Amino acid sequence: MTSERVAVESAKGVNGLEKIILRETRGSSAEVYLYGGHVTSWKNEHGEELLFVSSKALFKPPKAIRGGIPLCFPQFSNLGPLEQHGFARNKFWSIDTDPPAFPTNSSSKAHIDLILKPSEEDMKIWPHSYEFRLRVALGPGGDLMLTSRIRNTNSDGKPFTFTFAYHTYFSVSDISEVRVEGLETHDYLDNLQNRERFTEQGDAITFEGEVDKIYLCTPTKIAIMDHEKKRTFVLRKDGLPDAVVWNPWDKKAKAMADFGDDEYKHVLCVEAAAIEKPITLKPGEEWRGRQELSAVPSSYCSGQLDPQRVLQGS
Ligand SMILES: O=P(O)(O)OC[C@H]1O[C@H](O)[C@H](O)[C@@H](O)[C@@H]1O
Repeated sequence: MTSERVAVESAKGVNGLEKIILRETRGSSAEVYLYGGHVTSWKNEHGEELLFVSSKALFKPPKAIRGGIPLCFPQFSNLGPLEQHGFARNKFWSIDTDPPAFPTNSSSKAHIDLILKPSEEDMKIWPHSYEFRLRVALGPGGDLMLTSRIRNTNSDGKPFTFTFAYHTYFSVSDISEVRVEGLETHDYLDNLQNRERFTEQGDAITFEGEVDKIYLCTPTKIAIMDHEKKRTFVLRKDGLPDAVVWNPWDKKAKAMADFGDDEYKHVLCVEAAAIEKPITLKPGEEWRGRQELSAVPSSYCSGQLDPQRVLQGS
């Protein structure tokens, strides 16, 4: 059947890197590069791009792709001895042709299973054996669902510990028109102030300058409201208590070679994460972390949208 044939397609992406294209029958789509297991595109049924990828993104190993959804594993940021954000985002992943059964009975045909296992070289850097399985799926309404399953396959009986984030770059019309709901009153570690702990005040988060915060013990649902676009992103998460909010603003943007000087105006990173309490797995144990994104039209300016309903509704 035609719809089945086009639901999942393999293609060459930028610089000949292999990518998988997912398409839902109503027109939404997503793209995943095997390099990094990295989602680089998520479009709604009107073909509008919902993720930000820098016009200066390199698509050249070993640099991670600037934008989309990099996977931070086994280390978030520089919180440990490994390279910034760990190595999963700059490894070549494989297609997992025979993934173990998924408990979530998703009816979507538009999904792909990827797997990352360490090479002998990798084990010199992080001496652990693991299987990292990633499922990327598009729901019938265009929702983008990412499920990570990480298993300790060490044969030496040793546990391992990691931190993790889905480093999602949302495309926004104008950062100064964006507000984030669901994180207010929560504690955060401010990466711009030696990771000192503060409590967020106020109704919602708005943006007037650089921000780099790790919100702790956050709710399972966060809303990112783009007033100008009249669009609300809803991020739902499971197994990921923390949420990073990052925008480099003008000075840091200029300092990044793979990021346009003015692009900070059109992006906001909100990252479902497990950072404050690292995950420890014994051999044979598996951890699961899930992030589900949807984009819904909103008319916040005309008062039609009740943010509480967005956050509390199903
Ligand atoms: O430049 P990258 O290594 O991709 O990191 C980009 C950003 O990622 C996270 O959001 C961190 O909290 C930031 O401190 C960091 O600058």
